[in-house]
Amino acid sequence: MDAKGNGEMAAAAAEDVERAIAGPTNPMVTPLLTDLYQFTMFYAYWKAGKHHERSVFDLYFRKNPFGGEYTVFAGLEECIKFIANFKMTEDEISFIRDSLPSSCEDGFFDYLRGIDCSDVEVYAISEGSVVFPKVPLLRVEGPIAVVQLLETPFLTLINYASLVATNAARHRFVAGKSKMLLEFGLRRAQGPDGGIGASKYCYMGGFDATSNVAAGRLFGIPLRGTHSHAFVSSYMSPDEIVEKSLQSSDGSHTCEDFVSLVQTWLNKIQWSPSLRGIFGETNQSELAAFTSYALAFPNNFLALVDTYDVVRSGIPNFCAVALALNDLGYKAVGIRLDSGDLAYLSCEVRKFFCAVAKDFGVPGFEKTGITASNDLNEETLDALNKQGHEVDAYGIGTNLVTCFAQPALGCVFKLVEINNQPRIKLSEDVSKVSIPCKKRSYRLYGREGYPLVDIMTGENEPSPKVGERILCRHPFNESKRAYVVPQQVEELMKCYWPGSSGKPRVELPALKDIRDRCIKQLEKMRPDHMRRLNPTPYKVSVSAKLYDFIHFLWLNEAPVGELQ
Ligand SMILES: Nc1ncnc2c1ncn2[C@@H]1O[C@H](COP(=O)(O)OP(=O)(O)OP(=O)(O)O)[C@@H](O)[C@H]1O
Ligand SMILES: O=P(O)(O)OC[C@H]1O[C@H](OP(=O)(O)OP(=O)(O)O)[C@H](O)[C@@H]1O
Ligand SMILES: O=C(O)c1cccnc1
Ligand SMILES: [Mg+2]
Repeated sequence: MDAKGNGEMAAAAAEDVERAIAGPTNPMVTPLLTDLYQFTMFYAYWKAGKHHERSVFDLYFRKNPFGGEYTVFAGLEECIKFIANFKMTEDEISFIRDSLPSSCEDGFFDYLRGIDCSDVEVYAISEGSVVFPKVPLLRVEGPIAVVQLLETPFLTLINYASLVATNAARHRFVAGKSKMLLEFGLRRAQGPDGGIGASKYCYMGGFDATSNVAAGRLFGIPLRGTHSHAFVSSYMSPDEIVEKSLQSSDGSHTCEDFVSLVQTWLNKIQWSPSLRGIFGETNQSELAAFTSYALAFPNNFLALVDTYDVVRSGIPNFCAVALALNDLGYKAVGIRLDSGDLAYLSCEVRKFFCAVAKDFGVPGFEKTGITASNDLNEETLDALNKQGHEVDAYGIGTNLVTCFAQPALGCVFKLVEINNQPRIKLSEDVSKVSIPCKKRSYRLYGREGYPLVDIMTGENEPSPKVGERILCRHPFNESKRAYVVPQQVEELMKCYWPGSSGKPRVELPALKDIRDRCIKQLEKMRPDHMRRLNPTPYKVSVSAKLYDFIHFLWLNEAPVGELQ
């Protein structure tokens, strides 16, 4: 019989669960992925016997990116995976020993050997939530020295993730719900981690699929792709195609010469009533490439049509192949445009498809898919919408994944309490003054179901109640305040890592569920917060009690100047 008591068994079970959390996606995310000063401060804390002091840090940003008024919170799962597996190896410890001054005592390095995050608590807003400036995304509590080591990796895991997820959400907002959004950025991303991160967080922010195969495998993101110009220009003529037979979709018969069938259709299109005179000789190497691709993927035929001339070559060639496939019971997926005026060309292409559908009696052909790519961003999507277009799907790379419009989100990690004493960081710039105390935050919803305001309170204040009026104050501007009678109250931070507190831990959701939450939350926002031009700022506030305390502490900490 096992001699362990119930408590011990529960503790062991809890430990097993914690151990079961896999490490971060990127193996470079180790305890050394931090700034040197976190280790020098650690040593100084240790030397002073202060390293155990219980601290509370808030992770938050000060301004929404891309000139917008909302941000999508992303990167939490990777943070939890990091701390769940936080342990320094002998190699890492000896590297730190070599990197610190030789005067550092041996006992410190022995101490490092024992550290982990079992005494750290992390409270966080759910990943994929819409979030706003100043409201803590994470509250991290624990021994000050260890928690400080987490500052840099947490920021590096959250800043880009949230930035690119927000960028994706903004592209989705402009493109509209019905369009297919494909992330094509791997080749242009800031290195492999940037590429993998972009694929994960663009999906979270509302993209439908990625071209990044590794991301598909790691995260189960749907994979999509077309083909490149190189594939088209690699062919010289249809004579190159040796294996010309194609079995019909239902397996009932085989077309022995698919290449000739395509040629026959090209002639028919050329002389059809609606298309006569639109094009003459099309490019034969392009026709060969399309035919060959269709033979390889009769069920997934999608052709890049802009290598030579979209209207005079790419589209007629595509239609010839698509109609030949149609004879055999296959339905072509569509085309991709990668240059030129995408609004104009997409409309011309649609007209061509409609003419084919009508002239040859192929119902549904007019709906053949049109994908557009080439340096797209929010502005070009917006311009296309204004001009009118026929694009069904967008492939977006460079501007999306590099976050070209704004390269960084300024999340920070600030001490708000130590040994139960609230701390404040002052600044000449009011927006940089930190909000002290261990806090709780709530989202208050109004009568129409929209979120009205986020409010931070002291940790022990009673929570706002549905139907009860509460005063919401701007944290720093005395004249800005409002009463709110919430119709719904949502507490924002949940316990994602209980440390030794014994609190229940919220499970990490699947990426698809985080994405669903994100899409749902974005849809729930009042439209004026979401618009691209001069959006209305969402209100972020503090309770009256917290307001008074912030200003009391501010006066206490700020030295009084002396005029001479
Ligand atoms: N209708 C449109 N309105 C606004 N912007 C557009 C429209 N169509 C395309 N664009 C954008 O205009 C830019 C055109 O790119 P660029 O001037 O390099 O020409 P291109 O079409 O790529 O030519 P090529 O590839 O043949 O050199 C791209 O950023 C594209 O997204
Ligand atoms: O334009 P982005 O938004 O970055 O999207 C990805 C681009 O990458 C591919 O070609 P690539 O740019 O490598 O070559 P190309 O410009 O000559 O087509 C593709 O054809 C897209 O144009
Ligand atoms: O599949 C595509 O069409 C693709 C993939 C990556 C970059 N550009 C295009
Ligand atoms: Mg390009």
